[in-house]
Amino acid sequence: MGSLKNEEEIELMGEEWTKEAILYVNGVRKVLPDGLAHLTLIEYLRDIGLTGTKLGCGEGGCGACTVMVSHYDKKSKKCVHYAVNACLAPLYSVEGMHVITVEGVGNRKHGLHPIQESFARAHGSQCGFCTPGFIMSMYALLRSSQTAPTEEQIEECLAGNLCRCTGYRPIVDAFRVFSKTNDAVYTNMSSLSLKEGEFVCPSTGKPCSCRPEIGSNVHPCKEGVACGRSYEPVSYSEIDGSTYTKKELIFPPDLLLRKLNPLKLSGFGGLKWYRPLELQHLLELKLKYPDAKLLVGNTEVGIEMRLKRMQYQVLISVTHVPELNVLSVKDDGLEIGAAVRLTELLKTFRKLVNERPADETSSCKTFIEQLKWFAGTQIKNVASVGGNICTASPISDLNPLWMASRAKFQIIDSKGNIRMALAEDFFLGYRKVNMASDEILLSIFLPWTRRFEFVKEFKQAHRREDDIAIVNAGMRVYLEEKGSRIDCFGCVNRLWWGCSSIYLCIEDKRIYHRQELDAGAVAKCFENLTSRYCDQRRCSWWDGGVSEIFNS
Ligand SMILES: NC(=O)c1ccc[n+]([C@@H]2O[C@H](COP(=O)([O-])OP(=O)(O)OC[C@H]3O[C@@H](n4cnc5c(N)ncnc54)[C@H](O)[C@@H]3O)[C@@H](O)[C@H]2O)c1
Ligand SMILES: O=c1[nH]c(=O)c2nc[nH]c2[nH]1
Repeated sequence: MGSLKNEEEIELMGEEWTKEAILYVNGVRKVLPDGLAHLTLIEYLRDIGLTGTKLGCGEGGCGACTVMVSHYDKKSKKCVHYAVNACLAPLYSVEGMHVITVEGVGNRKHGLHPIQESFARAHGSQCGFCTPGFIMSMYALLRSSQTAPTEEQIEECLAGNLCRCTGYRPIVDAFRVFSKTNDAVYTNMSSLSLKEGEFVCPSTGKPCSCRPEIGSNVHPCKEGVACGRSYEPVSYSEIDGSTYTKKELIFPPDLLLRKLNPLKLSGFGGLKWYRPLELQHLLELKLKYPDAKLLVGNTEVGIEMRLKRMQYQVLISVTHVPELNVLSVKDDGLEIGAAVRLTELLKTFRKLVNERPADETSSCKTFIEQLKWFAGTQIKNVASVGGNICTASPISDLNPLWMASRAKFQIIDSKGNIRMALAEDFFLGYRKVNMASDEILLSIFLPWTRRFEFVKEFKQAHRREDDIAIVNAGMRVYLEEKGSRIDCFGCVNRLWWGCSSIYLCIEDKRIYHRQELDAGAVAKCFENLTSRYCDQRRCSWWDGGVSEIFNS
């Protein structure tokens, strides 16, 4: 009976699945035993005594659990560093990577890291619960930047960190020390338009009217009076890193040389965890386990499992499958692998907007704008394009944009057959998509916009950043000689998806004659649409009917 293979052997065919998992934490090599697939990274870190990383909301919204993850990217041949929420990252998702926690950055015994020192001096910490998360977000930004970041980049990197006592001003002030400075303030006084009686205050570095008394070398600002300050301003120049005696942790050379292996691990309650490295093996697994849950960032599944108590028996992490990670610029558009992370997508869009003719990138611009409000940096660093599409959540910020942009989805079944679906035909209802259980989303094709075609986003939420939309929309205007066309897709809570039609399509509605067209006119048109949309929402949620708004 030697030729008969048991289930386990069949599963192992073709690929050398292994249970050998390792991880570096703050420069120390850790072997991860089998049986921990149910654990998140934060649970593991705190279990091994690294309690600096805090568990706040547990759903990627507050940033108290932020750590930095580094891995070697074979494509770019570089180490990449990024902030992640340890509360959502499954432990095995960081296999073969280096995790740096706040303990690995600096401490009072070995010296505070300049980021920590500046934070303390600027009074950025009160209860201290959120502090490690802020430090790690800033640390990840600095480690991943080739040049000093701009103030805008610093604020962007902190969008996923919440503080409930200090307020953000001292925190931003503390981190501004590390940003690009306007040298003119210090070197070229004449470039400052100083009013009479004003000069550059040595304490604040800004124009002010305070001056030391003649014969006194105590500057009034130092005493906290002249600039209306009630505390001694931070003397940034004192933060020169000289008290930091610890060596900055490098990327472990061991990981540079290490060959990645496909993983087959397990967890509590019989949970199976796979990390295939090839598409073929992913498809085989999907054939064997049609109900298996695919994972990329785990920012949705993690919440389902922990907060909604949903149980999955088989999890397949698809982060390392090359076909799902393509980002390929074609003549007619951009091909985006389903596992491409949103930060990566954002970078690509920014590059394309600079390089390609403006006519072609209206969709790219609108995605850039919407991604600003999508989530904090930690989430965008791990959340995938495909994960957002396949969740098919009615509040998705991006799905209305895929529809408005005429995107097409490439779907592959477990036998390798590929089909295309238009984004607008893919979403069937509340968290329902046009995909069979043996199918997965392979990639997304985003066509370039045509001349006289404009795509625009809309999102209304309780707060601007990092919040779920109450109303969202993706709109497209295409201006033609014979008559212009507006298509609008979106949702209003669940109601939108509960409607028989999930989109509004107003054909042949003339908005402007072509000869009247200019960018301002189109912008005005969008502005009208969105402001009327908001007004309607304020008067009555839905009763008026969105179609009425557009038909009026
Ligand atoms: N937690 C937050 O703060 C936050 C904020 C914004 C967005 N999000 C989430 O980001 C998610 C996207 O990122 P993610 O990568 O973390 O999702 P994920 O790993 O949690 O997967 C989400 C869903 O998509 C499915 N999926 C993923 N890739 C697939 C593929 N190629 N084919 C078929 N199904 C696939 C998964 O099985 C799962 O059902 C969105 O769903 C959204 O809800 C979370
Ligand atoms: O598209 C999305 N946008 C969001 O802000 C969000 N939050 C959770 N899940 C989300 N999905």
